[in-house]
Amino acid sequence: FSIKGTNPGMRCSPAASKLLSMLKHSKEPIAGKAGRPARLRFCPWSMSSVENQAERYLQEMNQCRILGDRSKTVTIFWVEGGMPVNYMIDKSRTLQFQKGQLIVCAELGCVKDRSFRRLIEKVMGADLESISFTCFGDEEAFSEAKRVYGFCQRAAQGWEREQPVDCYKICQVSYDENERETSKVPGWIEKSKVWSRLLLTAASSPLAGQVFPRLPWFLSRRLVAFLGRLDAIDAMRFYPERVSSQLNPLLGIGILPLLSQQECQLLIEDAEEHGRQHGWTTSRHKTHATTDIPIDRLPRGSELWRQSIGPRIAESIGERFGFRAGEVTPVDVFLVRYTGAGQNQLSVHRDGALMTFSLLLNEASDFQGGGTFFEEDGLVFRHEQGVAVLHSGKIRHGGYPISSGSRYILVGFCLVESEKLTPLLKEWRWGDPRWYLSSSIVSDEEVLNRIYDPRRSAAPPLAQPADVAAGGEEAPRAVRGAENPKYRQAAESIARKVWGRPAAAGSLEKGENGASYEETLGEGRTVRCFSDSAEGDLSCLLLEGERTIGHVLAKDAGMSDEELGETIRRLFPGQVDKKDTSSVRMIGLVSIVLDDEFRGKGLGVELMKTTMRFYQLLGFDFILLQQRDTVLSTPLLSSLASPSEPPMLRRLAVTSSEPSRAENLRPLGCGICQPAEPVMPVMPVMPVMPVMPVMPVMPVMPVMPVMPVMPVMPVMPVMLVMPVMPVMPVMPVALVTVGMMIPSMIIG
Ligand SMILES: O=C(O)CCC(=O)C(=O)O
Ligand SMILES: [Fe+2]
Repeated sequence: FSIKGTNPGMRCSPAASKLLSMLKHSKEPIAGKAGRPARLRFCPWSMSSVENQAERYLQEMNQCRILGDRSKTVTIFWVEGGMPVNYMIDKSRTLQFQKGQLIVCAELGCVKDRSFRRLIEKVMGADLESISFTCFGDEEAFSEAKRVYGFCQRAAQGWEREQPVDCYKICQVSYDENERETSKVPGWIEKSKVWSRLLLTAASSPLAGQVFPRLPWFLSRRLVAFLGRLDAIDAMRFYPERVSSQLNPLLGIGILPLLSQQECQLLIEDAEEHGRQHGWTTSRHKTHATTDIPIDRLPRGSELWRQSIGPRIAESIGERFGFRAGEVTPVDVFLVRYTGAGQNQLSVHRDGALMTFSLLLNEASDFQGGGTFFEEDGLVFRHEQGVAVLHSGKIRHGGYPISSGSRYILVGFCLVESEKLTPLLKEWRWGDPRWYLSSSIVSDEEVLNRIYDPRRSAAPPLAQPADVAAGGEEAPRAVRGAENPKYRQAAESIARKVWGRPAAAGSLEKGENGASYEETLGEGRTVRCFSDSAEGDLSCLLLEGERTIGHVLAKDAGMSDEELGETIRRLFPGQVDKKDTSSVRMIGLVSIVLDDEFRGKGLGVELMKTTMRFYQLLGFDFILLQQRDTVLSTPLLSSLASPSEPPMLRRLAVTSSEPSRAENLRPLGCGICQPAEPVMPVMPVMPVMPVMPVMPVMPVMPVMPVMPVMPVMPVMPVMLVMPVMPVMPVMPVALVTVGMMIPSMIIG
């Protein structure tokens, strides 16, 4: 697995040549202890945590076979081609090292990427004694590696240096669908680009800290990264950042309980049956391929998808991330199987499509490890069976390795057509900057803030109830994107349906279309609640006079009684009798929004409390609050849970973005319903995109937006259950999901 370099005389930029020469002549202690793989020890920061992580990771990767000649390899740096830098560095630390060779690490999926091949071609020009190609993975990965290895050899033979120009002649090889070589065309590559890109990726190597030996290691390292980043930003052709991250819902992650156990089971059985007859596909995606079966090949599964899952997913993604109905189109939906013995993980990546869902189909106890890993948050979402994680595919994520058992998920990539998205998005999906888009060189924020801009669309016109009653035109009103006018419009339209029947304050009025309820809060404010009996939707409007100043919208999640019964039993184990759940209804509370000027006045809590009372009057006694907004949680939940208040709900489950909130509520009598394992990130975050707080030596600094990465609001689902407080003996049961949609929503 070793190829000799062919052009030892090649020149490169001074920084790159320094780096490479150091790599070749490193005097760093690289000897390994007997019986254990050696690790490079020139990484002065948090090395022990790296080691611990690496150790654990390797244990989890117990199926991973390291192919190639380990005794002769040295890991120098990872050349990235839309690939998971962090994972690979982690893995490569556990190999044995020797100086003088360049190793290019690849793993299943990555090696098929043509841009990776091109990078290898570039790397082949380096002034190196040899290049090793090491493959991590199973049989399939090995055969891929062999193909690429063959490719490398050919590329090496085809590589020439053209003097004295600033370009290198390379051999561009084209491939057909089956990765067979179809043509070989000599091409040219700019020397500067090669090296800056190499530098860019080299920055993730601790060795980059020694490229400028007169500088402290951390400055040297940052300088290397900085130089590389200059090129990356330039090559990305990104627009300037469009939007503040606070307003960008695409940076959030949504959780959606969606399928019953039976539906999940049906999908798995269908897939296994199909797999037995026709096999599982393993290379449908050019990079980061999963072991999967497209949903349309499953007879029962495709029916279920068409009838119920598809529309519900598309609608939920639209609602959760602020797109209109019909703007979200799932284009590639497939059932994925991870097994301890086969493909057991999916390395970190960005998907091609803008939006992605991944829905767990089997029980979480069927496998060890696993989950959807979000790199910047450093969190692994280990959700329940039937629950989907909704997120932008442009948030770097991966399938956390499982160490045993099987993990089945339904994954779907969705395209979105919306005026809120840059017209360049299509090009980004298919075009040249893909390499950068997929790498961690640019942060999730940097990518998404350029893709999405809520200001691109005018807010849909909102009707004030008075206008409608008077038969007037709906008056357009300027509403900030974060207020998600769509939900208000939906909430108001439910209200309008039932509007003719205003309830006497404090009492529930039932009518043909639904029920209504009203509470007066004082200072000319009321909360009016409506339920639409035909659609099963609920809305609560906080009004000042006739003006809507806040709202809650709850939607029926469309589960059958039986399915919801199952879900409730799962969420509240041992608390619900089978026959209790015959009239269970599922409500998804999708939005709680207060207008800006009314925030911080306790009105959010009032709105929520009235909403809860409304549910109670309607006969619901189970509520699941999926609370992502940390600002709201404590005051609201304390007041809902307070023993001094009349019991509002028999059972309340809460997911909070902060585990400490669970602790706050413990004294109030909440018990843990569904403890979500706090999970360590796969890797400590290797600052591939370096934070450069102190770089006085660099005059260009202010130009580059190299900023500390603003953490995406972490979501650590912690669920609490209120103690059972019987209000009425026989009650229908409702599960209310509160998804805080907009990061800037602040209530109470
Ligand atoms: O395993 C997971 O949860 C992630 C799957 C994924 O990211 C993909 O298939 O693109
Ligand atoms: Fe993905």
